[in-house]
This record gives sequence, structure tokens and C-alpha cells, in this order.
Amino acid sequence: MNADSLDGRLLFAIPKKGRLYEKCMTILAGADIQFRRHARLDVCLVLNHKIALVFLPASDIPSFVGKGNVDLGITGHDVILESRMQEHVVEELRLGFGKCALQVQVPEAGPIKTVEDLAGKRVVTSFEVLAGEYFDKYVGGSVEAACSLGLADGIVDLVESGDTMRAAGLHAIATVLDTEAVLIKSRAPKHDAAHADLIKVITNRIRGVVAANKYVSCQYNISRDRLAAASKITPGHKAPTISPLETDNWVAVGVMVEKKKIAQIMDDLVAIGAEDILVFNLDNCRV
Ligand SMILES: Nc1ncnc2c1ncn2[C@@H]1O[C@H](COP(=O)(O)OP(=O)(O)OP(=O)(O)O)[C@@H](O)[C@H]1O
Ligand SMILES: O=P(O)(O)OC[C@H]1O[C@H](OP(=O)(O)OP(=O)(O)O)[C@H](O)[C@@H]1O
Repeated sequence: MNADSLDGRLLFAIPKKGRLYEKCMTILAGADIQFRRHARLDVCLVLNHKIALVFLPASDIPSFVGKGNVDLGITGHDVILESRMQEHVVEELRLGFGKCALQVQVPEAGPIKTVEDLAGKRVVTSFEVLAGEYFDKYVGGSVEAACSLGLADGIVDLVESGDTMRAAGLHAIATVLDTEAVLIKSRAPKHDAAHADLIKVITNRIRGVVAANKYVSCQYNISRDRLAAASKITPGHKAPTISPLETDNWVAVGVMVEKKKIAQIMDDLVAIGAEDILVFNLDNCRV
């Protein structure tokens, strides 16, 4: 591929490997961004849009986007702050995956119980900026946040399930930051005029895919006299869709519900007399 073939294309940076990679592939498929990535090539043309995907390490994406070398990117919120690019990028959309927390961890059975106990001690981390700022605030900068291996009294690292931390005999004593994957664009884009519309289209498509992962469609029957109670349990996105049934005083209700709340909501609906409760996953949506 020569540089000419990128002419006029929106450049979209995607993590080339690691924790965010697979989910990014799902998002791109959901947004109908079609491509064929040839082995080992880190730039690839999108077949059905004037876009080229640029596969980069997640940690390099904020500065590529911030400096306007690429137009859009997906990376972790933590990585943006760690590379001090928050002033240079706009976080357009939280993507609902890559959720984890940057935590201060110390040996479970050791003497250190609080962040203050780490004063004057040695902390190892690859998040020098975030850890450095955190310790400046809490223990007056006397903790050395060194990005190197070696004997340490504590570490600052990402925790999702906590398995890695527990396997190492550590436990968390403080959270520096909660993070998730985000869609970012440059605050000072080089090609904004030409690409602004395409950025809007892509952002809206991805917003639809993310919402479809977050919500389910729920449908149930209930007697009309209990409709007010039911509407409190499932208010819906704008309002519930109510359709009459061919039976006296019964209605069918259709609503969107947050996926993580659906089990409790079904319990609550059954408790007020709802019947025939059906729940459907969404493939895609615009809300
Ligand atoms: N356990 C995890 N659970 C959820 N998200 C994570 C987890 N670990 C990392 N992330 C997110 O993914 C981003 C990239 O992390 P990842 O470890 O996949 O990078 P990587 O490209 O493999 O880098 P490296 O292996 O060089 O550290 C992190 O900055 C964070 O936002
Ligand atoms: O709480 P957990 O679910 O165990 O996840 C936390 C681990 O995940 C990340 O590393 P990853 O496994 O992505 O590999 P890395 O060390 O190459 O970054 C992070 O650095 C932790 O080590």
C-alpha cells in the first residue's frame, strides 16, 4: 500500500493487540466497518467507507489522536491521562468495555495498611504519571513511583477481576482511577472540515452498538389497573409502548431495560402480577 491510497481517508486508530483488541473488532463489525487486514500490516483500507484503520499499541493512540496524526481512536481512559493528552483529545463516547481500576496494591500480610504508610517507600508501576500525581496528592511526593522492576513495597496496576493481584499475594488499599475504553477524536483536527460528517456517522453507529450491548428489549402483559405500578418499574427510554390485548383490561408493554438490571426488574414485575415476560437481546439500535 502506498501513502497515496490513504489520501482523503479518515484515519481511525485501533489497539493492535491486548485487552481491547477483540472488543474493538466487535464494535467495528457492529458499525459495518468492513476491512481485510493482511498479515502484519498495521494500516488497512476500509472497503465500504473512506476510512483507513491504523493498528497501534493502545498506549500510543492518545498522542497520535491528540497531535492530529489520526482522526479517531479507541483506547483506555487511563492511557489518555497517563500520556497527558486529555487537553488534546475529546472523549466522544464511553464504550462500556475495558472496565478496570488502577489501584495501589501491597502485600496482603505486610505492615502497610494505608497509602500514607507508603511514605518514603518504593512503589513500582508502569503508570508513572498517574501514580506520581496520586502520591504527590496523598503522601507529599515522598514515594518513588519508579517504572522499573525491583524490590518494591507496593505497586500501582490495573485490576479487573482481581485474580492477578490475589495470585501475587497482594490486595488493594486505594483506587487511583476507574477506567474504561473510550472513542476519542482530536481537539485540533487536521482534516476536520472534510471528515467531520464521517466522524459523526461513525460515532453515531458506534453509539448504537454500545447501547445495544447495554440494553435489552422487554415485553410483558399486565392488567390495566396495575399499569401505573408497572410503568414505575419499567419507565422505558422515553416512555413504555402500551398496546391493548384482545382480552378485557389487559395490555402488552414494550420497553428498553438496562441489561444489568433485568433480573431484578423481572422479579419486580412478577411481584405485581405481570405475565408472559419476554426479554430480547438487541443486535443494534439508535436511541
Ligand atoms: N484486566 C483488564 N481488564 C479490563 N481492561 C483492561 C485490563 N487490562 C488493561 N485494560 C485496558 O486495556 C488497556 C490496554 O491494556 P493492555 O494490557 O491490553 O495493553 P497492551 O497493548 O497489551 O500493553 P502492554 O502489554 O504492553 O502493557 C489498558 O490501558 C486498560 O485501559
Ligand atoms: O484483575 P485481573 O482480571 O487479573 O486483570 C488485571 C491484569 O490485567 C492486565 O494485564 P494483562 O493480563 O492484560 O497483561 P499485561 O500484563 O501484558 O498488561 C493488568 O496489567 C493486570 O496484570
